[in-house]
Amino acid sequence: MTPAPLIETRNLSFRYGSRTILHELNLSVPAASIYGFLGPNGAGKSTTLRILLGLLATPAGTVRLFGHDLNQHRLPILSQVGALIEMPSLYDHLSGHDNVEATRRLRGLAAARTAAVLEVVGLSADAHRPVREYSLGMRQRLGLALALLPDPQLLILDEPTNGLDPQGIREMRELLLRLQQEHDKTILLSSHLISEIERVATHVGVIQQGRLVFQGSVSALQQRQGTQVLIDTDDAETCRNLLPLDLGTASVLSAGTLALPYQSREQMAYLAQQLIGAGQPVYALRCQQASLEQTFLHLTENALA
Ligand SMILES: Nc1ncnc2c1ncn2[C@@H]1O[C@H](COP(=O)(O)OP(=O)(O)OP(=O)(O)O)[C@@H](O)[C@H]1O
Repeated sequence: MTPAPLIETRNLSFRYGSRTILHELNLSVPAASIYGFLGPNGAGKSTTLRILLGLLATPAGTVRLFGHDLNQHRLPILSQVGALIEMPSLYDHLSGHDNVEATRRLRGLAAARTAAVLEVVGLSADAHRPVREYSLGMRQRLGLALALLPDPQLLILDEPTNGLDPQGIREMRELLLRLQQEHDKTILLSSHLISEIERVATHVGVIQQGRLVFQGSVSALQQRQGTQVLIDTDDAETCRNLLPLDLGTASVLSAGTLALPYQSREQMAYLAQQLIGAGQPVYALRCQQASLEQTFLHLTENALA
């Protein structure tokens, strides 16, 4: 039997005033997964995460965490969830250690937790430096240490790599993998960049204008787009407008490269014929497996149409 998802929403909708922000979302986050919740800015990621954390008023639809209805079992559920949803609020003049210690005492947790969470997030060596000397990546990891204090089963992180440099992104990625693999955490994290999560996520949900346009494993996302035909030409935008629609939806990859879903050899011959017939040069016509990035862009562009 497949274990119940750790997070499950059914027909989750949400409005701000008369504006519908979320449209009947059916999210399913498997236990022990790293679920990348992806979508362009304004798609509704933060709103969804806030609902899952009980921070926004009861929406339409149901939200179940650990198999229980969030509205009916709010406190026991939320005691099992650690979150990082904005820049963590830290005392800059205190050390990393003292920041964690202050929160630990406030929550009445065991003294050993402070050193334990600093170790997990890789800040033991810098624990006694004042936080004002920390890089953005270190601050994010300290925020994560605070979220880990009660040893929650589930972590909900809103754009944890936003604004980080490549090293900060790599450190956060390694930390998330460790948390999942060595500490058995389930992690739901949002991002607007697939490149930031493709190497950590086991599962992906793609949201566009409040609608879930894809949900499944990373490999299912990879396979979704399948093979593409790439055309090298002078002006990809002009070529796109010239192509008949029955050849499939073309996307402009760069000023001189156009991509279309591969259909058949005949499609490729027809493509070349159409473009050359319209006076456009065709420097190369090749097939390749679509990248995750292209699949993601294609999904969100199509949903906009
Ligand atoms: N307090 C609010 N009142 C009215 N509309 C809001 C409010 N907060 C967010 N919105 C709108 O809801 C939509 C979804 O916002 P949300 O922050 O959930 O998106 P997001 O996917 O997290 O994007 P971003 O990465 O830009 O934060 C946006 O159109 C936003 O303008």
